[in-house]
Amino acid sequence: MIRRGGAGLLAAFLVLAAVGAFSDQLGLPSFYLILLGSICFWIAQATSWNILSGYSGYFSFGQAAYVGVGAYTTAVLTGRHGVDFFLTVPLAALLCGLLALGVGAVAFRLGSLRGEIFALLTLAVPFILAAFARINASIDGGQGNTVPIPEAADSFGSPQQFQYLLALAVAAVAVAVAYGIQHGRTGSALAAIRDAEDVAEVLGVATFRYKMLAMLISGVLGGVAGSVFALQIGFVTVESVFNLTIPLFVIVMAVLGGRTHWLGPVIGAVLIVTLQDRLSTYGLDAWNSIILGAVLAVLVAFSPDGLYARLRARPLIALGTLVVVTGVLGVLNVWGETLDWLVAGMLAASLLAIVLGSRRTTAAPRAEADEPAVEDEPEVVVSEPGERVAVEPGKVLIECRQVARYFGGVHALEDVTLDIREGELVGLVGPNGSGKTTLVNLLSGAFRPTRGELRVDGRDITRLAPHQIAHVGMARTYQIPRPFDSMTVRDNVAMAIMFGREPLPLRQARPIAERHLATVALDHLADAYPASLNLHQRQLLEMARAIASSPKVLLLDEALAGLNPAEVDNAVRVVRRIHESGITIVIVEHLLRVLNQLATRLVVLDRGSCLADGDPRTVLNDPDVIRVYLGRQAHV
Ligand SMILES: Nc1ncnc2c1ncn2[C@@H]1O[C@H](COP(=O)(O)OP(=O)(O)OP(=O)(O)O)[C@@H](O)[C@H]1O
Repeated sequence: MIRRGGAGLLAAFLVLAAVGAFSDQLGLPSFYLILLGSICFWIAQATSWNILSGYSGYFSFGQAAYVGVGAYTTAVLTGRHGVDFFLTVPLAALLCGLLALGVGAVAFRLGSLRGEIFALLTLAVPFILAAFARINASIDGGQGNTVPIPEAADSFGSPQQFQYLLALAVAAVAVAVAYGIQHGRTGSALAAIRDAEDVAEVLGVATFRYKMLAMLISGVLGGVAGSVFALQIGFVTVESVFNLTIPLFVIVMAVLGGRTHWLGPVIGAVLIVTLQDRLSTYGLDAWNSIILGAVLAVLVAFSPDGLYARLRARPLIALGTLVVVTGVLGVLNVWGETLDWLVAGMLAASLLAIVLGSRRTTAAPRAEADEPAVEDEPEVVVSEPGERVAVEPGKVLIECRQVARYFGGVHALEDVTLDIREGELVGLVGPNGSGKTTLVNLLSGAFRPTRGELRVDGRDITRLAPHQIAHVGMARTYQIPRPFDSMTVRDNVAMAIMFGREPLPLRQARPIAERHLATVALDHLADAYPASLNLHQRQLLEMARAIASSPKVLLLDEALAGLNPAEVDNAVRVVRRIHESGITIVIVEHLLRVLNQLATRLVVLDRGSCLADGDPRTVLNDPDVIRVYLGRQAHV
């Protein structure tokens, strides 16, 4: 079934293709075709950038590398070696795809680079390639390359028509790909990576694979658009295609339009290119950079989400402003021409949208500040889809064998040997710095042990990535809740189902997510965004998300920290309910009252080693435990 956005995209493409094909009959000056072709080029580039940087949050400054490699592949092969243009396009795609994978492998595998380091790495790539092209006479050698018009262009009315239709086709493919990604599993994975990458990994998202996929798609689209760009400009020089204003432009376009939506770069490219064109027409080229910089500054300050969200919140006002301003200027006809009026209309609509703001956060149902979340006992839903598989009672689920973890000279864990059996609810206690969180991090794969072996349900997880450990059946929560902020409460939980042990598409995952939310009594907030939840509700959301992945073992890392007594009681009921449903639980907690109520067994860590292990009453009365950790409280 084709969605409304997809149908609109197809219709827009057909109309624009018809405009190009029948431009003579429509009396459209070739200048308009060149402008439309330029818009299409920038749409393709901004979309290519957005698939990596907007969707996954990895900010790249290397877009010029794809433009340059794509353009030079076509320019050198067609201009110097007489290769057919259409053969050079897939080659440009291949080279840029390989380049993207190479950069991705360095950034994500060798270095796990993020933030500004990733940006700097990507910035270095076009620098190196530009210098290489400049000194290499077989590529450029400072001469530049003329790109001949291919013979196929003769079957179109004019070279401009041919170039425009090609650029339109590439832009349409790029936007369609971005649309498909956003509405599919890859889009959800990339959004989760953008919001909280390590949480996504722990929930089962193979983050490296998805980042590489985004890199590859971005590179291929950028390269193909670069190849067609060579034809559009006709003469390729290092300055024209490896220009460092290219990444600046695509960033401004995507940020202006909105980085999290496929339409964002399209909106941004249309606005920026037409605005630039008008400035050039009036001899104001020098103002280009000033205006671009100012737009970026205003956006960062007032509309970081971009125009799409703003326009979507008030589509009629935006459309009305566009029509009225354009119409009034046209009727008055005291200044400019049609394009000027249209650009003025678009600018007015955009400004108004920014001033009026977006309603997204206020539209979400607000969480009530200290509402106790669980009143009655909802049905427990922990093993959807399907029923929990019955396993032999009491079998060992977690095996830690002489596990050690060092951070430089700090021995966070030393020779910890521990078995946790199915059905247990183990309280993990110990003074600050005794290694509790480190053990949780080792079991969930955030860290690897320095020494020793970890097994879950018989499977050695010592060398597994966190998403693989999640698929073995391990889930965890964080002491400080870490929801995916750009997703609703419902979709936060649905993510765990989509990438869990029994993956489902988003549409099927959502209703199941609601049932998990009911388990923790958060179903009334399914449409809210995490920002509107209080701490207790965020902790409950963490639990709902964790159980949604159908785990065998749930690690709760201080899930009750910072809660008031009523909230703690409520959370205890939820934890007990989850446990009763058949999930083995390891809970790190400082509150002995809670562990007395909940735990079937206590494990005490002290300076990285196991000090005591047994039933709560015996452990709490152990003189060693009292001495190192509990003091007088143990007698309470
Ligand atoms: N990423 C890290 N880098 C360096 N040292 C670390 C790291 N993580 C933990 N440590 C050190 O390892 C030791 C154990 O820390 P850990 O957080 O596991 O203790 P904890 O028992 O969970 O403490 P708390 O109850 O305060 O959360 C501490 O000395 C801590 O400083």
